[in-house]
Amino acid sequence: MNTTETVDVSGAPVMLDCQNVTRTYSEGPEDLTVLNSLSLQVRAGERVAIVGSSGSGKTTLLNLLGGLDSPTQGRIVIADEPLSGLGEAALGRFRNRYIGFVYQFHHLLAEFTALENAALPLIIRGQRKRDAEARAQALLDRVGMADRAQHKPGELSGGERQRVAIARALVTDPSLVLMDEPTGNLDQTTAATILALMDELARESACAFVIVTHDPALAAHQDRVLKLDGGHLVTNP
Ligand SMILES: Nc1ncnc2c1ncn2[C@@H]1O[C@H](COP(=O)(O)OP(=O)(O)OP(=O)(O)O)[C@@H](O)[C@H]1O
Repeated sequence: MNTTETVDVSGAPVMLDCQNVTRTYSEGPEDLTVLNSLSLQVRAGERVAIVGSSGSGKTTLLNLLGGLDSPTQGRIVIADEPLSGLGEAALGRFRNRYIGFVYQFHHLLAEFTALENAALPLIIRGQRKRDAEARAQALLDRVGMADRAQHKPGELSGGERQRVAIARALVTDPSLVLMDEPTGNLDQTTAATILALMDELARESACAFVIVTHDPALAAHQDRVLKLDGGHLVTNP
């Protein structure tokens, strides 16, 4: 697990630029400022782990970075596009084109096969089914799921489902991949396989990874570890 090759990304373009982002929830009896003027830059090919105690705002941050929620203040720019400038429909298209999501519980569609699930972002984008599935099959091959492509999520193990979710996240060749506990609920061997796969993918592609995790081993495996504490990101010692 400690064999990460450090890639020098210092000259790589900034894929994610988050400037002075504040998120205050105003729904309750008192305002709750979860993120307080937080800034973060992630370059192409760089993998950043975000750790922090329960309730520190990790999911809130991931939702903002994915354009699923808007900051109360501040600015988020992904691949040179400020998210605040996009309307609802344009934001949907932007997410589909530039961002890959891997959630802890996969969110695969139960009635679709692994191949159809992995191809879905390309189908949504309007690509022909044949082309979309050819690309999805290549990604499934990459994650070691070639011979499980015709199975539905209910017929797959947790680790296999997670690998399908990773294939689906990468099928569009995104600029930014957001992961929420990508190895959560997986046994050590499967988690190690997924880590090795992420290493390869980060080396090969120019995409930036932001990985939220409670797992110290997974965090230590990334290029940088930042801790969310008191609404700010601090470098984890
Ligand atoms: N929609 C909301 N309205 C009001 N408060 C919210 C909302 N969503 C989250 N919160 C609060 O914001 C804080 C941060 O929540 P968040 O889910 O981002 O934390 P987290 O770090 O992801 O936690 P965990 O590790 O337990 O998943 C919590 O105190 C939570 O109760």
